[in-house]
Amino acid sequence: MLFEILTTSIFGGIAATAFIKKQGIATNDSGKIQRIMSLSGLNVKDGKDTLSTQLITKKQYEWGWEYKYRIPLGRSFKDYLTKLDVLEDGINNRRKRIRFSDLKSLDWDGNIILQLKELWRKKLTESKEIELDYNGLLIIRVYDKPLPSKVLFIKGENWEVPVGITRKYNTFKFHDFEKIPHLALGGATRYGKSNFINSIIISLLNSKPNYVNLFLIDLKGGVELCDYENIKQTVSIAYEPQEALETLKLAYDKMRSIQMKLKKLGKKNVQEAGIEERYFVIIDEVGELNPSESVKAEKDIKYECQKYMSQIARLGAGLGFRLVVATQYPTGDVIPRQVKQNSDAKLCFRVQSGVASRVVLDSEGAEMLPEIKGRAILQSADKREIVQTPLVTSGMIKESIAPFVIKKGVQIDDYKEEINEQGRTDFATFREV
Ligand SMILES: Nc1ncnc2c1ncn2[C@@H]1O[C@H](COP(=O)(O)OP(=O)(O)OP(=O)(O)O)[C@@H](O)[C@H]1O
Repeated sequence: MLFEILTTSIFGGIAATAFIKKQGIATNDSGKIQRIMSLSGLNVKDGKDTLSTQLITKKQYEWGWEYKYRIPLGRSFKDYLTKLDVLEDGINNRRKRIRFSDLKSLDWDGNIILQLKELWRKKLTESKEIELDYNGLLIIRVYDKPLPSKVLFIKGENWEVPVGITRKYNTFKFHDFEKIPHLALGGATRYGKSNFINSIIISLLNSKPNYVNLFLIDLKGGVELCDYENIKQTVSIAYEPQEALETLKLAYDKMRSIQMKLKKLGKKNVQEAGIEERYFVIIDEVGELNPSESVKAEKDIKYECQKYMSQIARLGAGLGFRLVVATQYPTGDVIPRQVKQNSDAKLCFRVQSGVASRVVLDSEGAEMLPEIKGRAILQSADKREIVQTPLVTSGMIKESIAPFVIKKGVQIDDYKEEINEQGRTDFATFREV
C-alpha cells in the first residue's frame, strides 16, 4: 500500500515537473509590461535621453500581481488609461503558464496526465484582466482570473445594500447609505442600472422593512419600478415628469417637516435624534428631468424638479434622505450639479465614451470596461474599484414585495395627511437616545 502511494506520488511529481518545464513556470509580468509600454509609445524623448516608466515595487497577492511605477515627466495617468487594451492584449498574448498553485487542484491519485491536459486546455482559454490606478505612482494590477460575469444577490444588513463582487479575493462589497447617503448611477443602455436599483430596493425591504420609505420616479415608461407600486413602503411613485414633480415635492415637504422637528428637539440630525426612518428618493432616468432637453411646455416642471432634487441632495443627508439617480445619457448637466457634488459614491457601468464616463465618475475608465452586463466601476471619495453587481431575478422581487402589498393609493393619502397635520409628533419612529 505504502509502496503504491509512494510510486503514484513520485511518478505524478515527475510528470508534473516535466510538463511544467515544457510549458514554463509562471513568472510575473513586469518585464513584459515595461516592453509593452515602450512599444506603445509611452516613453518620452528628452533630448538624447529616453525617459521610461520605472518599476518601483511589485508584489504578489492571492489574486495576482500588483506593480507600482513612476511615470516619466510629460506623461499623465490618462495616457496609460488609453493604453489599457494594449496592455491587456499584450499580457494575454503569450505562452500560457502553469503555476504551482494550479497544481493544488490536481487529484494525485487520479490520472495525472489527463488532468494536466485538462488544466492546460483551461489555461489556453483563460485570460487575465488588468486594472490601472494612480496615487502618485501608476498602479497596475494583473488579475489571474477574470471576475465572474454572474453574481448571485446577497441582501445587506441595516442600511447597507449589496454592490457586488470585487476582484480582490472576490469579496462582496456593500454600500452603506448611513455613511454615504447619495449615489449616482450611469451606464449605457442594457448594462444593469435598473437591475442594480432593484437590488437596492429589495435589500432594503429585507433589512429595514419598517423604516424604509420609498419615493420612486420611473421615467422609463413605468416598466422598471412598477413592481413596488402597491407596497406599504412606497410613499409615492411617478411615471411622468408632472408626477415626478409631485413626488419630489412630497419628499421635500417631508424633509422640511423633519427639519422643523429636529430644530424643536435641538438635534442636529436624525441619528442624534434617534429617528429610525429613512427616505429613499430613487430616480430611474434622471435625464428625462433635464430642462434643457425638453419641449417648452415641460421646461418649467423640470426646472422645479431640479430645484427639489438639488435641495434634497444638499440638505437631505442629515434628515434621513437618500438620493439615488440613474442615467443612461451621461452628458453635460444631466445629473444636477448639486446632486453630483453631494454624491460621494458613483457607480458607472460601461459607457460609450470617456466624456460620458467623466460625467458620472469625474474620470475616464468606464468606457473601457468589458462588454459584460453588470460590470461597473464603483468610485468613492478616495477609492475606485471594479465590481460585478448581483443579478436580481423577477422571482426575487416578487418574493421580497409579497409581505408588504397593500391597497393601491393608501400610502400617499396617509402620508399627505401626516404632513398636513400640524403639531403631530408621531409620524416618525423614534428610538431612545
Ligand atoms: N448584474 C448583472 N449580472 C448579469 N446580468 C445582468 C446584470 N444586470 C443586468 N443584467 C442583464 O442585462 C439586462 C439589462 O439590464 P437593465 O434593465 O438593468 O439595464 P439598464 O442599464 O437599466 O438598461 P436601460 O437603461 O436600457 O433600461 C437584464 O435584463 C439582465 O438580463
